[in-house]
Amino acid sequence: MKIIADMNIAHLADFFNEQSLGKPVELISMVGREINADILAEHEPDVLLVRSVTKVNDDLLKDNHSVKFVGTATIGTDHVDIDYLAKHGIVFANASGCSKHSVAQYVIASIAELRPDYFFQPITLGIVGVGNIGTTLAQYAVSLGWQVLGYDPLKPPSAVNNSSLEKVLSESNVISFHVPLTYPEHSTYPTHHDYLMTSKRWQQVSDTAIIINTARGEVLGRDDIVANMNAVVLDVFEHEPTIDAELLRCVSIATPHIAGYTLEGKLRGTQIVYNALCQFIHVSPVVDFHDFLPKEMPLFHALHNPLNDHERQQLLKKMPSIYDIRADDKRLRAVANVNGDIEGKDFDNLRKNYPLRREWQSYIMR
Ligand SMILES: NC(=O)C1=CN([C@@H]2O[C@H](COP(=O)(O)OP(=O)(O)OC[C@H]3O[C@@H](n4cnc5c(N)ncnc54)[C@H](O)[C@@H]3O)[C@@H](O)[C@H]2O)C=CC1
Ligand SMILES: O=C(O)C(=O)[C@H](O)COP(=O)(O)O
Repeated sequence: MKIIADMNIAHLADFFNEQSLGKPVELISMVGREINADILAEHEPDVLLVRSVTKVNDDLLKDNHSVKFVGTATIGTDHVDIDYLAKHGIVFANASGCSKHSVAQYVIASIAELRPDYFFQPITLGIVGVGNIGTTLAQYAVSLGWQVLGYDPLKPPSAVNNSSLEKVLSESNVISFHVPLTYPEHSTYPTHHDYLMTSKRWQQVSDTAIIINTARGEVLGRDDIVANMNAVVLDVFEHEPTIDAELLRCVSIATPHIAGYTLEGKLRGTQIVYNALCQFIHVSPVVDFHDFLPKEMPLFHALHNPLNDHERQQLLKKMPSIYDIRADDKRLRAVANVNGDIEGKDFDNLRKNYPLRREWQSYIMR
């Protein structure tokens, strides 16, 4: 079996080898942005494994007849033309939910950095998109004693999917976006900023609200962010991987699309795609990502619900050693060029060499 894969997929060779797949494997790993139609023509792989930077569409696949399985070790699928794959009988898998804790924790860390006082107040957290990440974030928020206003028109009403968009925008102290990037061709509720968070909708947001976007850059318009007064946290950018100087200046915390980059988040991504490939080729999975985690750190200790005051203090105090989000922001700003812009190669380089952090459930009560 010949596999072409993005070299940034965690533990690639540990998951995709002869022993783990029960047949001879040729694994060709390369830079995700360099996987193109010529590469496919040269190698004729059976399997294509990508992350979010490889566009998997008609341009890539129209002259190819070898690829039978495409896996993306990411949650987001906006880089993949899923309809095209289905139409051409190519099996597809994404890594749904793999980094839901990592992203939710990034959001909590960013609030702790900007407004530590919010850890001791019954603030309102607005969540746009109450799927895997939104729901996980809502659980953390409830643990912190916060009120949650969630908006998700594609899900039935629930304790967290409990609000109109207008109410989320006008009544929240913090608004966090957790929607997929969609356009009218694919969704009745498209999320590109021309449709969901339009310039008009920004006017409903209080100037004091913090806006957080870890979803996709195009969900918030670059010009709206610059034109409004809000404190904004961005892990994703409209013109990613480049960021212009003016936008960077307007953003309170800026990070290079690493909200999901924990060891656990990345390994779970690989595991889910590996399991899907095993299912496709009818072999039982034999690799378990837990084998690659440092043994002394247990995962998923339950948060007390709600945290008591001492636990909140502890969490806040330990936050910089658990996840120092400001350090990520500084590393990004440090690579700005003479004009103050971040160039794509530097953005990508920070991601490639990101010092993987740990999910922090296990740290909290220590
Ligand atoms: N920055 C990062 O490192 C990461 C970013 N992501 C992004 O986060 C997104 C969300 O991830 P999950 O929560 O795991 O996905 P999910 O699919 O579990 O949840 C997304 C939710 O958004 C809702 N939704 C869709 N259109 C909407 C609209 N117009 N208004 C409100 N809600 C809407 C859906 O009904 C769904 O419940 C991914 O699609 C991906 O783009 C995911 C992982 C890491
Ligand atoms: O899972 C997603 O969706 C993401 O946004 C990924 O964490 C992005 O990581 P890369 O695929 O770009 O490495």
